[in-house]
Amino acid sequence: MTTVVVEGLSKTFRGGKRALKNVSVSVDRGEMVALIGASGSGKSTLIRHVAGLVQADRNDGCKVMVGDRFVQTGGRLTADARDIRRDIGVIFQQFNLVNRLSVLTNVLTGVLGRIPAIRGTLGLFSRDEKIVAMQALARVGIAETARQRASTLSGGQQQRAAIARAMVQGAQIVLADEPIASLDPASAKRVMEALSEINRNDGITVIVSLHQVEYARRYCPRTIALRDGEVAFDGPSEALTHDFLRELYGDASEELVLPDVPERAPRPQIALQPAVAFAGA
Ligand SMILES: Nc1ncnc2c1ncn2[C@@H]1O[C@H](COP(=O)(O)OP(=O)(O)OP(=O)(O)O)[C@@H](O)[C@H]1O
Repeated sequence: MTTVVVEGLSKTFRGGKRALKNVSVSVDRGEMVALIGASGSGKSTLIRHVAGLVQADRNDGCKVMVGDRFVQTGGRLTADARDIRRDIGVIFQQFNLVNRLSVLTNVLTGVLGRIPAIRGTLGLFSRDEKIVAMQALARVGIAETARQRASTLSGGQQQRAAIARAMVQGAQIVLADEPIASLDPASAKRVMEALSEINRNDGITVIVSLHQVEYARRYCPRTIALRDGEVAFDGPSEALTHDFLRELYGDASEELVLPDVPERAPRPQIALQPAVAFAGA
């Protein structure tokens, strides 16, 4: 079953920058998909459209669906968008948590969309909700930090707390926008493992934008690559080759390419072309 459908999505920012050009992709429920591309290729913009945080260019053919509901159509957010956002956990590169609150309270904010506003405002979380939040923290390996202020966590721990919050939220889909961009390799690995774990064990669909191609290959069976606002590749991550990545990243490619990426692999099954086939469309 398809979880995310994007069709004919174009985005032109004020000032005339065309960040996305007629992008169409779809992601099936339970997939873990990497979104890669050079800086400025449109990864964040695409994620923000799926999350309903940005409106596309006005165009009747444009639609963004999550589950079986429209987040936006024709460049306008739908009345459902707000409701749909409850099913989406969004994790950014940083600033995911409220620094002055405890880690546990941050994780508990995941339930805010589902409890009476007054309880949320007063921070009156039930014992069961706290247990669920503690279990989520344990699953991402940072239960011992529950009482600490969020500001005292390392970057990687903060990202894992944000993943725990998405779990408590009951998110069906997690959109992670460069969650490991500023982390050391050990922390990055733990964050990717936490995302992978909720994907495998809870069936949560994960779309994660990454600068580090090696993590896409290691954790995500499928990769979508953007180049200058267009889909340049959509296929198995193992089909990514040095040649393609060099072309995709230009001058920055040497830092990004994994040593174990084949110099010249068999041609990807779906790939390296402006018009791309979409799995599950
Ligand atoms: N609010 C905005 N106003 C104007 N231009 C924007 C805005 N947001 C993004 N852009 C431009 O749109 C293009 C795509 O940006 P986006 O952030 O989606 O790229 P990205 O692939 O996520 O890049 P990075 O990897 O550096 O985060 C860039 O040229 C960027 O400068």
